[in-house]
Amino acid sequence: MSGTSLDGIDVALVDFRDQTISLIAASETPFEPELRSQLLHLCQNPTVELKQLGALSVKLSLAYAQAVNQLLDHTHLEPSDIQAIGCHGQTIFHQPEGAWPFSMQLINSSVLASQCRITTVSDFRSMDIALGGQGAPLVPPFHQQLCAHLIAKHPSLVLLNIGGIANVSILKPAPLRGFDTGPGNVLMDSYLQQQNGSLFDDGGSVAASGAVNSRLLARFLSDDYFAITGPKSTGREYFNLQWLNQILSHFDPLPLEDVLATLSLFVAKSIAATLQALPAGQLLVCGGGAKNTHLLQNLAQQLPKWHVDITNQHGIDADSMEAMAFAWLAKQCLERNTANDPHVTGAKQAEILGQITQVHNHHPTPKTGATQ
Ligand SMILES: Nc1ncnc2c1ncn2[C@@H]1O[C@H](COP(=O)(O)OP(=O)(O)OP(=O)(O)O)[C@@H](O)[C@H]1O
Ligand SMILES: CC(=O)N[C@H]1[C@@H]2OC[C@@H](O2)[C@@H](O)[C@@H]1O[C@H](C)C(=O)O
Repeated sequence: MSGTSLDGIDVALVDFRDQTISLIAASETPFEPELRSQLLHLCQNPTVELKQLGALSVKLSLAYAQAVNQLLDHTHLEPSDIQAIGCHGQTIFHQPEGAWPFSMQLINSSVLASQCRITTVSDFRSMDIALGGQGAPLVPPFHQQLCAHLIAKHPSLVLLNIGGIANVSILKPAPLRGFDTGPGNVLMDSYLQQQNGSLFDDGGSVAASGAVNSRLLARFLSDDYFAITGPKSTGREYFNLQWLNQILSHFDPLPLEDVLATLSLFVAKSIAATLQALPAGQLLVCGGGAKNTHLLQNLAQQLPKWHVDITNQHGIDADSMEAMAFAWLAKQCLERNTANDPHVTGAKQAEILGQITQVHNHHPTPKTGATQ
């Protein structure tokens, strides 16, 4: 998995035997700075040259392959021990609505499959979009299986991923729902990078040292995206530096700390607003934003009656959740099971998701699944 934050590649080695979902090993490999800046440039300039697009998909896929092969080395496993790689690819443009809906994840699955000698499943979003869905989020049915044992314990059970974009899976009350609540870290990361070159606000300490500007906060929250009820999804194409700077241009210059403090509360409020109609229950947080202490404090304050925990407190690695989900999605594809939930994405029907790329002499045995 490599997500909208563009921070790097998460690999999870997952065992699905005996009806369980067990994380055997995981790794996080930061992108080389040059690859990261090329990917970021592509996301920000979707009219890029075809030659660059093709070359970058190969370069990225070689980085994916290296990350997988390193994890196999560490775990002393052979390609033949692995049933499949499920690889999301890098979202470079997500446009699930309009005349020509599509979501493009950069990957050259042949490069990845041939470099690893492992069957690779990719392109998980296109079928859902072809059926009128958002193509995202895809993780809710996986969250439902992974957290089945927790569902009976609470009046509400919600999983929250705070990556570049934040998304929720409402596992209880039924039916299963899920959508992107709006920006997660993307605006805080981008603004900080623009202002002082840091990649992210470690622990949320910069935001914690600032003062919230309530007029700016109200302006952020007035964006039309927050009035839409699900199914809905969003991305960097919409919530980006341009969006933020356009709003800031209507304000007198503010200290960096105050902008960060206001963005942090904005993210917390935009998430909490989507849960207000539910009975108070358990909120489980995963994704890199789970390490932002200040953001989590804001969130807990917005949801005073809820138990807000990080998934690790319930035995689920917050950093590997999305990568595990793509192992599960690959398994669903290979077993010819449907994987999207029409209640979540808005697709006309549930379907089999993903494209399979096979290599000669690789006979998948139903042992383990690896993903990135
Ligand atoms: N120690 C930390 N303190 C604060 N924030 C952190 C910390 N570590 C990671 N983050 C945030 O988490 C982000 C990465 O999160 P994650 O890897 O879950 O995102 P992603 O998977 O790329 O995004 P998405 O889920 O939208 O696809 C970083 O860009 C940063 O903003
Ligand atoms: C288009 C796209 O890449 N969407 C991502 C993004 O990152 C978080 C959020 O926005 C989520 O909707 C989705 O990823 C997860 C893995 C999903 O599909 O469930």
